[in-house]
Amino acid sequence: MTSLILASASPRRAQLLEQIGLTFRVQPADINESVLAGEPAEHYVERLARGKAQRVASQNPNCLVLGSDTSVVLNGEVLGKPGSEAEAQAMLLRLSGQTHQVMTAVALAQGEHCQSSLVVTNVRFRVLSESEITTYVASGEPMDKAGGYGIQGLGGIFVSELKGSYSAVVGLPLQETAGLLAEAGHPVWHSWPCSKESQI
Ligand SMILES: Cc1cn([C@H]2C[C@H](O)[C@@H](COP(=O)(O)OP(=O)(O)OP(=O)(O)O)O2)c(=O)[nH]c1=O
Repeated sequence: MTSLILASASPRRAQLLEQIGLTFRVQPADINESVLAGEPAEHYVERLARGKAQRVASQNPNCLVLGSDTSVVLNGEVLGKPGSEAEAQAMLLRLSGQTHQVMTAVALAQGEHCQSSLVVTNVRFRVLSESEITTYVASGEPMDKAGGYGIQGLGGIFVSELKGSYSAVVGLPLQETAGLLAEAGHPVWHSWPCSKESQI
């Protein structure tokens, strides 16, 4: 089977791929992540996922390459990873008591070909106090995460409702990823052992 590369520096994405039994190597993609003037969030997220996959595919023409992007979107505005603790504090204050969208796109590239899928999940935060936001920011958890929180970590206690894909919020929508891989002739169950029972 064609070898698989994950074009990402995100440890969460690697963990999610490992969770479904895939064998792959990691080669992060270095691309410009600026939002274009007037660009809709959906377009931005899918463009970045495709850009990451295509950059690494161009360097590895015989491999399948997965790229992904996750952004938090509040009232149409893209909130990326906070650049400072003050920015993280301000982002979390804006998310407090509100519903936002987590948009994650996954792209699979090989040679010149690229297929992608966008997943939008609605996440509601309960009202957060300024002091708990300060304590949370001091934990360091928000700094490498879109919107300044991690649902899989301490940030999970802020979430009062979720409609959509949990794995997409963490960084990689597993159902859509498996679907793209199957279409490309790389079904995930090929790498599964006969019995996974003993490992769960
Ligand atoms: C909302 C949310 C995001 N995140 C993470 C997933 C992504 O790693 C990160 C969003 O930034 P991305 O730019 O999508 O990814 P990245 O810079 O970490 O890695 P790469 O571009 O090399 O693939 O935020 C969580 O871990 N938990 C969450 O609840």
